[in-house]
Amino acid sequence: MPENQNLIEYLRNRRSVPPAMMTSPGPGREEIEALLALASRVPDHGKLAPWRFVVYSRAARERISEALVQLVRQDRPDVSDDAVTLERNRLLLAPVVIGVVSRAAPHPKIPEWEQVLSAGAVCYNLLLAANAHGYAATWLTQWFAYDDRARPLLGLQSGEKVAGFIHIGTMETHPGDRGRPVVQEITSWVES
Ligand SMILES: Cc1cc2nc3c(=O)[nH]c(=O)nc-3n(C[C@H](O)[C@H](O)[C@H](O)COP(=O)(O)O)c2cc1C
Repeated sequence: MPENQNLIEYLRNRRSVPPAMMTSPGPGREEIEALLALASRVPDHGKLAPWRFVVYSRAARERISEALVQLVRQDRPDVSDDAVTLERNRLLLAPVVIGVVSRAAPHPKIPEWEQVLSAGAVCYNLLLAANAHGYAATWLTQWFAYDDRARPLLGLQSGEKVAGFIHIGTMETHPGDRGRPVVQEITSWVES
């Protein structure tokens, strides 16, 4: 494979953009399908494809958000209006939100852990695919990914888990960089 300086530069500078720093447009249906085709080209031990996508339309996200707000009100009857607004907007700030769902399950040969890792690779690859198409993207889960009451709202089936919600749109504000680990501090060289 030839050296690719553009790709190196991209990897050196890539950055997630929080949904609050995004605006329209996001990708349309055809482009989303192209992004998902790119995203699904990940290492996958046993070729199980132990993951799937859920694309939430704006209308679906409005419906889900209202139901999530009801859960918040149930848990925190004295919740402030500002907090409700924040909850209501969690899935509505980005033009496009795609759920990556892990279907990892016990398998005679392929450890479940490796299936989970493959779902993580899909999430990251979807970020890269969105960037390659010129969009900003970020990988979030948020509390409702782990709330059993939210599972049916999000379209999860028994045994499935949210690997991430990938929020995609057009960058409005650049978030600047964030601290990065010092590679030397987290690397051991086993020499003999
Ligand atoms: C599995 C996973 C779940 C995440 N969930 C959240 C979240 O719920 N809320 C949040 O603020 N950040 C969350 N993040 C972190 C954001 O993706 C974060 O902004 C990102 O790590 C920025 O890094 P980058 O600029 O290198 O892409 C999550 C990250 C991962 C890997």
